[in-house]
Amino acid sequence: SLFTKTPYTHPSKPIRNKVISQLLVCEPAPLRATPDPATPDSDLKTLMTLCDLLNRELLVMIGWAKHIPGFSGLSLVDQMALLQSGWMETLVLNVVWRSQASADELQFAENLRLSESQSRAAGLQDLYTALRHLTLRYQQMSLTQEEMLTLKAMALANSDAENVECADAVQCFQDGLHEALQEYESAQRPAEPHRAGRLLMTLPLLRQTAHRSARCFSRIHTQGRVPMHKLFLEMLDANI
Ligand SMILES: CC(=O)c1ccc(Oc2ccc(O)c(C(C)(C)C)c2)cc1
Repeated sequence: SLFTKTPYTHPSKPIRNKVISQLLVCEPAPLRATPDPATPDSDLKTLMTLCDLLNRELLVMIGWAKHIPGFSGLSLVDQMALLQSGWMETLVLNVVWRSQASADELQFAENLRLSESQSRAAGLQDLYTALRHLTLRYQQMSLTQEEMLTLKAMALANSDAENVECADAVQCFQDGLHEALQEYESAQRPAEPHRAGRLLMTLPLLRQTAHRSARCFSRIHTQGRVPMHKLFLEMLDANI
């Protein structure tokens, strides 16, 4: 069509990689936190604002996944299985990416940053520690946006869902993303032959960070102080 959406690429770095340029185009705009103006500021309000943000992120992520090259080719059962097992890792990468510019804060949204002390006050010290550890890992590697987008799609594709119907189709989906990462890294100058492998070797830490985050949510849910959205609880149960 006349109005094909071409991704914005920095003039010096033309993206020839079809998969990565598609991921750039379908990356959703970051969401803003929407604290309830009628509720007085408190640690509980912080938690409720974060819960609301997470719930909206979940809905946006489900729409985003459909645009990942290869995802829509999977059966609906397998699409749901990957989302139920990989959603947390995908959202963790979003927050870790937004926090790359910060030395000691977590940037959950452009208008919601938490320091270590604010995290602790809200009962999120474990979450803060886990997310900051992963953030530091990627800061040390100077992760690029293209690499983050590819890792996010890989986290979903490689989420080791138990009840996958067609393992071959999921493997093919994974291979397409792996190929895109290899192609992207091979095109970088100066060449870093180990970079693609180093990025894949951060995935175990991403998996661990997602599980630490889920444990934090379960503890808060058990305390019963924070109302949690139905979709979030369903997705959380799918992981626990
Ligand atoms: C239920 C509850 O207690 C809770 C606590 C913190 C929270 O903050 C978050 C907001 C967005 C978001 O994407 C993430 C992760 C990156 C950890 C998924 C956490 C969300 C829910």
